[in-house]
Amino acid sequence: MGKLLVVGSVALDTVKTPFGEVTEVLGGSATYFSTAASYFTSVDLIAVVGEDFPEQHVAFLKSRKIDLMGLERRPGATFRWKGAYSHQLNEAQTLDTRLNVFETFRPKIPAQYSSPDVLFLGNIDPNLQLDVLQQVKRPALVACDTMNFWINGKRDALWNVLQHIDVLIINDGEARALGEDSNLVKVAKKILARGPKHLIVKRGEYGVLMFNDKQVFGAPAFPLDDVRDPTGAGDTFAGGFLGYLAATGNRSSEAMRQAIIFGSVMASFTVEAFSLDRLRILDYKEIEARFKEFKRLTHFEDIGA
Ligand SMILES: OC[C@H]1O[C@H](O)[C@H](O)[C@@H]1O
Repeated sequence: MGKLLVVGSVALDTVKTPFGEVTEVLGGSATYFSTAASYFTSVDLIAVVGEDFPEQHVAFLKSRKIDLMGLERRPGATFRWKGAYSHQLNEAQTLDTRLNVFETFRPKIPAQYSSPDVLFLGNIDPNLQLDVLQQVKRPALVACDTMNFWINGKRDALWNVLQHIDVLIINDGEARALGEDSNLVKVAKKILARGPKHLIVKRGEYGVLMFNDKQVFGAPAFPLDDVRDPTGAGDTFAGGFLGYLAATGNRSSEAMRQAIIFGSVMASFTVEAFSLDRLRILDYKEIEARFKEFKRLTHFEDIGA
C-alpha cells in the first residue's frame, strides 16, 4: 500500500443549498480529499487549523487513520468558508471567505513525510505548491489542483508547477480559463503540451473527462435520488482517484480508468449529505457495490465487425 501525502485546507464551512443549511461544519479541500483516500490507502495530511478547531473533528480524522503529524495548530481562528447553491447545484456562490490562519500557511513537510509514493498538491498558492515539491523526494505520481484565483493571478508560477506534475485535476471552468479556449479538447492539448501527462476535467453533474496523449476517457456522474450538498465533491473525487492509484501502485491505462470510477463513486457519496456526513458512515462494501453499479451504468455491447 503506497503512502499518499496531501497538502491543502482544513476549514469550517457554512453552507446553504435548496435542501438545507449547516453552520461551521467540517470542510476544506484536504479534509474531503484525505477522508476519501483513507478508504484505499494511508494518508499523511499537511494543513493548518486555529485554536478554535473542534477536537471532535481531529478525532474523526484520526478515526480514519489519517496521519495528523503535519496538521499544524496555530494561534488564531481556523479558515472559514461560507457558500450557497441554487437549484442548479453545479456551482457554489461564495458568500464569505475568512482565511484566518490559512493566510500565512507555509507548508513544512516533516522528515517522515518526505518520501511519499503519491503527492496531491491541493488548491493553494502555486509558489507554495513549488515549495512543497522542493521539500520531498520526487514521488512516483504527483497531482495538483488549482482555481481561477491562481489561474488569473499567478499564471506563470502555475505553469511552472505544471511542468513538474503528472496529473492536473481541475473543473471545466478552470480548464477553459487556463487553456484560454472554450473547447475542452483544444484546452487539453494546450495543457498537456506544458507538462502534465494527464488532464482530468471535473464537470459536476456531467461527470469527468480524462485526457492524455493517447486517449480520452469519460465517466458520467452517478445518477442519484438525493443530492443535498455538492461541497467537496471535486476534492473527494481526487481523493478516491489518487487513493486507489496509491493503493495499487499500478499506473496502467486500465488502472487509471478504474481510479476515475473510484473517484466518481466517492464523490457520489459525498453529495448525498452535508459536510462529510455520508463519508463518515460509509463502508468499503458500499464503495465496491457502487463501483459495480457504475460498470453496469456505462456498459454497452460492441456492434461487432
Ligand atoms: O473544496 C471544497 C472546500 O472549498 C471551500 O474552501 C470550503 O472549505 C470547502 O469545504
